[in-house]
Amino acid sequence: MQKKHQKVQVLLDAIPHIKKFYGKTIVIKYGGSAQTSPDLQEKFAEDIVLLKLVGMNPVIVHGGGARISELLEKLNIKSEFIDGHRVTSEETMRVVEMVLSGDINKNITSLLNYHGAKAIGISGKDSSIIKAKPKENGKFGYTGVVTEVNGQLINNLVKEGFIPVIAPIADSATPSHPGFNINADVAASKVASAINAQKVLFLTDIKGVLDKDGNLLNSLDNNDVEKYKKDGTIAGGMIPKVDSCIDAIYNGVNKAHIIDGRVEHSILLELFTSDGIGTQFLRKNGTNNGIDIEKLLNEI
Ligand SMILES: Nc1ncnc2c1ncn2[C@@H]1O[C@H](COP(=O)(O)OP(=O)(O)O)[C@@H](O)[C@H]1O
Ligand SMILES: CC(=O)N[C@@H](CCC(=O)OP(=O)(O)O)C(=O)O
Repeated sequence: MQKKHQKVQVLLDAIPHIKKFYGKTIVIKYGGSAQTSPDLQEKFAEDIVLLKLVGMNPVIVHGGGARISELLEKLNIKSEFIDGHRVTSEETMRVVEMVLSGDINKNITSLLNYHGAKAIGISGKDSSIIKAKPKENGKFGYTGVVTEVNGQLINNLVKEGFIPVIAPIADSATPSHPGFNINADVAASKVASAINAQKVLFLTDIKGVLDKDGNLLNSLDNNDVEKYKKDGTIAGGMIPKVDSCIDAIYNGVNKAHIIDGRVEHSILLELFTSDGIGTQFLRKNGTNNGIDIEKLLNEI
């Protein structure tokens, strides 16, 4: 009897959170490092289907960097990264597209469908949903910067009840061009801004952003991010992630969080519990008479 009451209590506790996010769009960046085991993948799919069933609109943007590097190594092609962004030669681009748009995108899509969703797997090339141009005048090869996202098309899919699953490959709008490789964090942030998502969640393989002593930093603003990047606390693959969080919250997204994708049901823990988990990103404090208005607004 006690156990049954506990179960009911869990559902009751979730009501305010469900109300808050009902009808809202949540972009989830599903990093390669959070896709490691079949068990975790199942839990991820269950979370996404639950969000949809309680009236939220999840949109998935996935990564797969580790799988790309693994295949490149087998093919004896060197992986090179600058500040967390891959440098993409033409042959690397072909591998990137094969792994992201082919393998990973279709696996996530069919897993979600197996769990009862209406998921649709696409890449930024489909109907040119994501357009890009070369990053830093071609210094990164076929790695691109996003110039445009067709938010209306994504919203139309959502309105039709679909869960879009988007691979971070962009169209170049040039015939016989292989397209652009976009860091998945950047793609998630740009998609979230284009559809004015309520939240963007980045699932990764660490608790959140850590300080030099390995302690979790619960919340960061843009000044903190700049300071920690400068002193080397934030490095490698965490750089595009924090930059993408800041970019999102200054461009139409209410909140951004980096959470631990290794924790089972981390999405539900973040959305349906009062404390949340991981690192949240806040717009720079607009303090007034000691009252932090921006912070209060961010907490709503
Ligand atoms: N300050 C930091 N806090 C947490 N992780 C950091 C930090 N600086 C660098 N990292 C690294 O960033 C990694 C996450 O980036 P990445 O491997 O690209 O993940 P994903 O595949 O999810 O995009 C962490 O596993 C960690 O090694
Ligand atoms: C330009 C760039 O860095 N592209 C990434 C795209 C995949 C990705 O970002 O995957 P994760 O989210 O798992 O790291 C790459 O080629 O690895």
